[in-house]
This record gives sequence, C-alpha cells and structure tokens, in this order.
Amino acid sequence: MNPEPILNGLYVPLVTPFTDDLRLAPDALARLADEALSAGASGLVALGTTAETATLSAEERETVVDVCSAACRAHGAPLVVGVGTGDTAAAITSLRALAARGDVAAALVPAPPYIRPGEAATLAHFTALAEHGGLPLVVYDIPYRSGQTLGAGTIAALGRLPGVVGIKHATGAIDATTMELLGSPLPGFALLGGDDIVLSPLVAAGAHGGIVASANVRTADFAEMIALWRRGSAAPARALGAELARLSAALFTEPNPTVIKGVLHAQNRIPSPAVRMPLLAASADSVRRAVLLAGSREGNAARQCPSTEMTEMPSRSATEVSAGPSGSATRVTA
Ligand SMILES: O=C(O)C1=N[C@H](C(=O)O)C[C@H](O)C1
Repeated sequence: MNPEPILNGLYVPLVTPFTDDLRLAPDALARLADEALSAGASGLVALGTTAETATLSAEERETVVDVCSAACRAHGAPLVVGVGTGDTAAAITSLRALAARGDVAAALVPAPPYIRPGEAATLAHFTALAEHGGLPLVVYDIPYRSGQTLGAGTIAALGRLPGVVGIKHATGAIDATTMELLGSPLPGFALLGGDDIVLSPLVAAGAHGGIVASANVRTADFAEMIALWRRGSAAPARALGAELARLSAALFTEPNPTVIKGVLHAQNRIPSPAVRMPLLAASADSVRRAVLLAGSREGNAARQCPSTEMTEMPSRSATEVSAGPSGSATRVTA
C-alpha cells in the first residue's frame, strides 16, 4: 500500500491584504490565516500567485511568511511557500533561505516561468532544486502561466525524485495526463488540484486535495467538499462541489485575486479591495455577483463573518463595493 502523502486536504493560498494606499496590512493577513485554519484548511500557502507576490518587496515577502508561519504554528498546520523564478541558482538560494527558517513544510515551485526550457530541462531544474534546495517541493504545473507543458512521463519522473512531495495540477483540464497520474499513484506523492472550477471532479477521481484561491472565501465548504469525496460520500460532495464551482466561476471572471479581494472587503475581512498594478481592481458588477454566491450555505456566513477586531470597518453591502482603476478603493453605490 502506498504511504499517504505528507500534504493532503485543503491548502489556502492567501491573498495579501493591502490598505487603500497599497501598504501591506499584516493584521488583516493574520486574521485571514487564522480564519482559514479555524475553518478546516489543512494548511496555508504563502506567496502564491494569489498573494500578488510579484509586487511584494523582499521585506514584505518576509513579513507575509512570518505572519502565515505564526498562524500555522498556532494551529499545528503545515506552511507551504511559493518560490517562482526562471533562474535555477536563484531558486536554490531562495529555497535554502526558507529551509533555514525551520518552519516551512514545502515550497510550491512552478516550471521556470516564461523560459519554456523543455521537459528534459524542467526535470533537470527540479532535480537540482530537490538535491540542493533543502526543502520538500510541490511542483506547480500551470502551463498557462509558465508556458511549459509537462507530460505524464515527466511528471512521474518528477514524482519519483526524492524530495518532491506533490504536484499542484493546474493545466486547465482533467484530461488523459490527469487520468494517467491518478491511475498510477506514486508513494508519498500528492496530486493537488489547482484549477478551482474543476476541483470537485478532480478529487472525485482521486486527487488528494487542492490549493485553490477560491477557498479564501467559503473555506469551510471547500474543506468539507474535499473531505466528503475522500470518504466516499458522493451525493453531498457532488452537490456542494457544483455550488462551489459556481462561486469559483464568479471569482475568476476577472484576473485572480481581484474579485476575491473585492468579496473579502465586502465581507469586512480585509481593509481594502486594493490590488497593486499591473492588476486593476475588479469591477463592482463582478464583485457583486460573487458576493451573492459567497455566503449562501447555512453557517457559512457565521464562520466567515468579520471578527470582533474588525468592527472598526463599516460593513458593506454587495452593491456598495468596487475599486478604482489604479487599485485604490472607490465606493460606488448602486
Ligand atoms: O496562488 C495560488 O496558489 C493560485 N493561483 C492560481 C492562479 O492565480 O492562477 C489560482 C489557484 O486557485 C491558486
């Protein structure tokens, strides 16, 4: 029997909350981290795409990891940290620095973005990271962002590397490669869904869990949907999965994480919907549609409602929230 992977269940790639004038809001991040883990997430992902990592300074990145690490420590949960660079040597340096902290369970690493080095070179890249980085790796397979596709043979070779503990499968499809991977599970190697809308069918087909940005919203329901499939409760899992897929579709009508931030702001969970350029804040319409799906399950609203420390922020209705084109917050009243 295959040993269970060290990562399974729901991992929430947290947004990075900003103030209206685009400063990091670490207290709001700490609350989001605690809420996600209290709501049933298995662990957190810091510095994912969802965190607008490309726009964060080195100091801000360290603060984000520190804040997420404190929450994970308090909950006894694993912390995964994103490391993305097209430079193998620089990636090894970043991995070693993270490993030296002693509080990071694994790094989430995409194929070298933009360079398209080919499958053999991508395998060599990950082999070097696994040998010299000093941290367990989750391969982030996201060809629409990296530009590099990976076939089932390459992924299996990656999965056999000591130190590679899983893959975040975000190829935009459940296809022949997906089914080949699910049909030949590797010992200790997790297949985690990374395409929000098809997370439910992927877990139904045998994936170990997921890393999905939509779980910043309705965390408890995403965790429950995964748990239902994993214990074979197909009917409720299917119904909840369909409901969450509608939410994910609404959250991804504009570039991630703009709509998610709009929803979290509308729920009073972050101080501003602001995003940093080159992203532009989501339109009021997109946010309004997503807000309507963000709290529809009984109990969800209570779990996701603002904590008492957030009461200084006035609550907003779905029709009040939007943001200006530069990412600064602008209220519109419909
Ligand atoms: O940051 C992440 O992890 C995720 N990013 C994806 C993206 O923005 O492409 C979406 C996925 O849900 C998680």
